[in-house]
Amino acid sequence: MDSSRKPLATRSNLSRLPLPGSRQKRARSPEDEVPSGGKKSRLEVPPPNQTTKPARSLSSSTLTAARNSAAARSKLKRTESSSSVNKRSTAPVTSKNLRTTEVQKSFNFRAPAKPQTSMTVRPRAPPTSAASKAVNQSLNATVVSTGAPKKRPAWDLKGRLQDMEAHMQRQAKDSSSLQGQLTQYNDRIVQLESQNQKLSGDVVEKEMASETAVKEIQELKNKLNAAEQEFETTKRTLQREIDDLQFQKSTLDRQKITLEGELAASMKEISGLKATVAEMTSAQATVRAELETAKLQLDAAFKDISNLKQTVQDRDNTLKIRDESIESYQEKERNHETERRKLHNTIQELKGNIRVFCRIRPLLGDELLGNDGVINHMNFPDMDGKVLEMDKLSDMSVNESVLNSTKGGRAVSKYEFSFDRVFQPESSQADVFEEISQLVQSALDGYNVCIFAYGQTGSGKTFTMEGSLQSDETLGMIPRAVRQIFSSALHLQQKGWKYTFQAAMLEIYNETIRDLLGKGKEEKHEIKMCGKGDSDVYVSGLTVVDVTSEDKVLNLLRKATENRAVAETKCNERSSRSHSVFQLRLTGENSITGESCKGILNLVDLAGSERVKDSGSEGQRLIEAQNINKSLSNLGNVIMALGNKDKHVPYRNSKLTYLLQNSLGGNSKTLMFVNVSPKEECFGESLNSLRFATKVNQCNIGTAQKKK
Ligand SMILES: Nc1ncnc2c1ncn2[C@@H]1O[C@H](COP(=O)(O)OP(=O)(O)OP(=O)(O)O)[C@@H](O)[C@H]1O
Repeated sequence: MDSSRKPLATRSNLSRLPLPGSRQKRARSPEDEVPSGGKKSRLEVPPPNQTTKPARSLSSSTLTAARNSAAARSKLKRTESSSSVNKRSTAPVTSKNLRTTEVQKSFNFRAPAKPQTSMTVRPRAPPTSAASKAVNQSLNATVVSTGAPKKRPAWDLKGRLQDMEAHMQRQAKDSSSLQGQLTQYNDRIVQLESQNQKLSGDVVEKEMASETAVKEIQELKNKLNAAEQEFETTKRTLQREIDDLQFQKSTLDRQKITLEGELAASMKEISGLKATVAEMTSAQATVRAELETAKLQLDAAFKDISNLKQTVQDRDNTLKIRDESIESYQEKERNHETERRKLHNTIQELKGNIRVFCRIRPLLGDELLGNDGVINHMNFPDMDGKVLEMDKLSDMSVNESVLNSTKGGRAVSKYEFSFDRVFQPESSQADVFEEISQLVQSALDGYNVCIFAYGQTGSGKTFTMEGSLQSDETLGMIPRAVRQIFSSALHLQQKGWKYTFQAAMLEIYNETIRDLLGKGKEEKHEIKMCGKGDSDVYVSGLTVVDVTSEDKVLNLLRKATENRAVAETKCNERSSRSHSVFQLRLTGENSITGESCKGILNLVDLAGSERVKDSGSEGQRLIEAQNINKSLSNLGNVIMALGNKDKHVPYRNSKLTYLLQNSLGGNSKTLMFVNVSPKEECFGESLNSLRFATKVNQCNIGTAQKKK
């Protein structure tokens, strides 16, 4: 048997037929269905028991088969149409294909004879026409396929009929066989239709799913488009952001470089700071330790403070007791002060109410050239500084008590004068003031004090009384007295004393009073008496200034000096020709003791005492001389009268004594400086001054009375 032949389909073979959708496509290739013209194809030969049937039995069975085949085909057609949806599917074998294959297989006529022989069949037309057509084809096929019997001649009708009957018989046999197969096919078709329906449902579902999927795809496409647009937008945005970021990056890179530089510097600084911090930490630790120590000390101090508080309390009590004691002592001191004043006054009385100090000025300038700057005619023999010895060569006509001696072979006349104090040329202003300070103090105690300087011109009166205001050392008695008064007044405040001071300055020139603190306006001033029993003296129209400090008084002194200088330009040597008087009135009250006092301090720079020869003087100089002589001699007369206890004291004979009447006499304390020039040629004038001073010094002008 030829291996290329295949048996007809059996049930088992059918079951192996490819199902719709199976990939056994080759079973229905066009080559199988429609053999190409001229080509030979192998014909499937049925098994030997089914091979041939006589052509006579063809009629009914073949028709039935044909009908069934047609029904199957129409059914298949429907199935095809219902399955057309699957046409797009490429892989599975369709039912039409299946049917065609099956029908073709069913209706293929096979050569009954010599089945083992391979036959070449001509191509057949598809089984789509009627049964007759099929018969014809079958016949043709038989004729062709049998091949073996040669074509009977046309005349051999009998033979041909026999062939046909034989063929029909075979066909009948085949028909019954086909009937069974057809049933199987129908079952199979039903089964397939069922599957087809199921598949159709699946297809519908899948179509729906597909539509849904399409919709979803469309939606997804839309979304995709939207997403793409969004993506584009986002991309552009991101691109811009990237650009921005790149710009920022480049900026940041630059900043980074800068910052790295700064960082390096900062690191350096930080390292420095770290070192500093380390130092400070160390210092802090030290400070902490110190604080701890301090805290301990503080605690100890608090304890001490509490102890001290107790101590303070105790001391407060003690102080209270002491305060009481102090109050008591102060009371005693006040009493002592009062007592001191009494004693002071007593001492002053014992010393004499009028005292005389002699002061010799040093040689100055050219005066130092002669005698090598040595004062030969003056000696200071005693240790107490109270005696002045004047030496006069014998050829000089002096009639005073003379201690005869010789000096350089020449007879020397010695004149000795004793005073309360003799100040040698080298004595300072401070030395002099020390001796008069007690007297100045008396003014604060309520006494009238009069200190005047007497002497010839150029002997040092102004220097002694005013001094030079340029330096502290050269300050004279007036500024020093003022300083002491203000200082003492301040000190006495603690003892309840409160003082007020009034200052005035005037000059008496040619018996005319001139206000040295005035505004320069010439005004006539008269000396008048006032107060209880006309006990007080005052000058009409005189400028009186309330002074509260030393400086203010010094300013007044400067002003007075200026006023004198202006006047001096009008009259040469006027200062030498006039008496100048500085007057300070002191008023004190003690709020504790109720005491009060009033004192006047008169500091007088007298006119030059040199005697002008009446015969040689004339005019203004004569008038000056006469007035000076008059006032100075009247001063001497007053002092003498006081000393003689005369009932009448000629105060009013001169302006000077009239002005000083309350400061000369029983109610006052008087001190006279007799200033002496060291010049030898002034010997005579010096003697006159010393004689006048001696007279004054010998006077006892009575007991000073404290003014109340
Ligand atoms: N103790 C002294 N030390 C130094 N210089 C003195 C002293 N005394 C006086 N003088 C100086 O001698 C000169 C004359 O003195 P001052 O003017 O005081 O004399 P005076 O007696 O006031 O004369 P006048 O009557 O003309 O005013 C001045 O230059 C003065 O400075």
